[in-house]
Amino acid sequence: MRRPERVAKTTAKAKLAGSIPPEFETPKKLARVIAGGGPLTQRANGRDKDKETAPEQQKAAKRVKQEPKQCKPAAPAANKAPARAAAHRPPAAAHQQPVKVEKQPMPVAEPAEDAGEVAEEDEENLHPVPQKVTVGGSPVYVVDKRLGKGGFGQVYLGKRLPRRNVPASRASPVAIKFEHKTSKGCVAGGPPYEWSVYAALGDVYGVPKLLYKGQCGDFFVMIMDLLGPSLWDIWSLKGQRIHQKHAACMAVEALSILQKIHAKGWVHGDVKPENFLMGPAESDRASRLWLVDLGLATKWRDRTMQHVKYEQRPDDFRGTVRYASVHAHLGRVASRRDDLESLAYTLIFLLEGRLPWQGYQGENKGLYVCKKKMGTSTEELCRGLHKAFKEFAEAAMSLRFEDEPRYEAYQALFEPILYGATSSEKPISIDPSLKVGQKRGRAELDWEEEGDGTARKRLRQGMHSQQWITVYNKHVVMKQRYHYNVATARLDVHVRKGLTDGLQISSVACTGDLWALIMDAGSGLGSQVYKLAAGQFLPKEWIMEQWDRGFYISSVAGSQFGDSLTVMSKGTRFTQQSYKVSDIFPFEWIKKKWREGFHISAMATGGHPGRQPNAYPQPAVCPWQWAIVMSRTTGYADQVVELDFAYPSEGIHKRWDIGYRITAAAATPDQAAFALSLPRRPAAMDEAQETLRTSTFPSSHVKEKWDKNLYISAVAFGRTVP
Ligand SMILES: Nc1ncnc2c1ncn2[C@@H]1O[C@H](COP(=O)(O)OP(=O)(O)OP(=O)(O)O)[C@@H](O)[C@H]1O
Repeated sequence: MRRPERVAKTTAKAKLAGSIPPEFETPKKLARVIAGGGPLTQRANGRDKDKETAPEQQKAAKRVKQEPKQCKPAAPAANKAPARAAAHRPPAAAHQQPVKVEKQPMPVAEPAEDAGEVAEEDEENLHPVPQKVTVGGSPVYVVDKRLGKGGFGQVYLGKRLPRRNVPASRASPVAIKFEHKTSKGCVAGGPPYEWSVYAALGDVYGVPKLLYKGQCGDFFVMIMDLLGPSLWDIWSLKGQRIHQKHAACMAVEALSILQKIHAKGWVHGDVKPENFLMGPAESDRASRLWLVDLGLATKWRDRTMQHVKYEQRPDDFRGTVRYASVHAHLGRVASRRDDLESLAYTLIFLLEGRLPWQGYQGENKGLYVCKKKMGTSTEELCRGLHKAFKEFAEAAMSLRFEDEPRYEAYQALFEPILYGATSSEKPISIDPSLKVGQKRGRAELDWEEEGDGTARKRLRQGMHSQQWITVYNKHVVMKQRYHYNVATARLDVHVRKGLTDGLQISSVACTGDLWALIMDAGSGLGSQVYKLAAGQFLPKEWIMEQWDRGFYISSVAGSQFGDSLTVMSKGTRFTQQSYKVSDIFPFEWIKKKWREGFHISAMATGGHPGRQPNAYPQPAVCPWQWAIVMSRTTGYADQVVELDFAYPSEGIHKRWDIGYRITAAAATPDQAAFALSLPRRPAAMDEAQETLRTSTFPSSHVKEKWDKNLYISAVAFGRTVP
């Protein structure tokens, strides 16, 4: 089946970066990361399958939050919130280290997976809070019992110091949040980042009022409205499940609060049951809902009222793994859609008692959770629940980066649940301006239409779809030839014939253990060598030998059994090369090489010999490997990576619009990765680029593309949307 995709615009201008010195240095460490340059050879044995020839003269990036342990219901002791994150571990592995300096002062993303109660107690003993506090002209407050603790701060009940003539009972108690000056929430020893967000959002409906702030000894102190139990506490006390009417109330009110926060230009960034608090018990605000913890909030709109720019840093995760949106897992800049996806997970968690991705542990927890989120259909996620929850989840997950959520329409989905509900069935008071539950509203969402008239739902169908992804670039008329479903034994026959005909290998790919080979006369490459290495991904010694002889890796592919096909060429523009093989997409290493002036010049995926690459759900040990080849002097001024669990990705279209073009692609059954590059000289890049995804190799489509002077520039087989 053919799925035409969008053609990239042709007007983009490249922004030029400083030139990279064409030095050739000998690498110091050779742990699968090597440099170098040698002759042709290679064997293979051999039978053809398919082959076509174009007519010769044819027209041409924290914070990671701890999740409360679900097995233990909250202690019945009054005001003791459930244990939350305490210990923040330093980055465990090099690939997880935070890299770039933030544009605005914000806490740094950091992994903190298995925080424990011991660390929580340590923190309390390590930095005991003062017994009395006065900051910013506030009255003196006596610090009473602890109400809660997060990864950054500790919150205590504050009672006003009794004064002569004023009975203590008349002074309202407050909540006092202490953040030690060494806390990760404090920017360079200065006040917590959260303060600046409170300053911007202080008056917003559903956000607690900040009464006073200031420094007291080594602590930054915020004195704010005292609130009551969190939705997590309520869920725990109600037997770890809540009623649908209750959840519908929460949904409507939470949407109202998020709408108001978003209207101020902010995204909350950490929507979860622990951050929704009710008013204090037995007060007139007891049934109101509030959203606390603004420490991860970011702006979705800049000062000029423009939406912030789309960006993806695959290793920059902020939030709480259990409730984070898939976009947050993938390191995409936060936008309004992320809060809504997290709200959908929050509601489903409160109703069902758990989410399907709970229980993963270990270094790649985030990756597995994200894969599971992508692989779980909304049908499965909301089975047995009122359809409003599924429809809301679908709507949230279908939002694009800049889309304005349709809050009122989502609220209306919950109307049928609340219609006629008694006040005891609606334990959360709803924004009076909403009139929810008083009259029946629209229960169906009107979906916007795509250009082809289909509803713009981006459903997670929970099924695997693997397809051929082919990328086409405009090129002057040239001869191009492709072979696919080529058995290892037949590869050499094709390569030799192509070389005899004056063609060079320009791309390679693999599906299962059958190879695809693209050869053409337009690559500008000199002599070539290739190696088919059985059970080796990649053949390190051979690559080093060829580097010594002046060859550079020009294309690479891997089979599901860990065999690899590496093509090395002379006549490339490269002056230095490195490669890395890794179980997870090695974004940290890529960023390091970018800083050294390298760019991705080839990518491949391959199975681990002996593992079952197509097993699903996938085992704890990753069955797939990535091979990333990076080179110096590629002619690119800039490069970005788009990594997704579903292709086509919105990010690719956004990058096309500003002049980037896909220059390398690779995919596993779960993820597709694309390197998009901005040419140093705009004219050097073919102007037009198109992509196709097809369930079989697109042999007939290729000929149509050739008729339009579009030639295959990259090919991969793997994850796409169905
Ligand atoms: N205004 C308040 N009134 C009563 N309790 C509060 C208030 N604010 C916070 N709490 C309690 O303290 C806990 C920690 O607060 P908060 O989430 O602001 O801290 P944090 O260190 O930023 O946490 P996190 O690690 O989630 O970012 C909350 O979950 C809640 O139980």
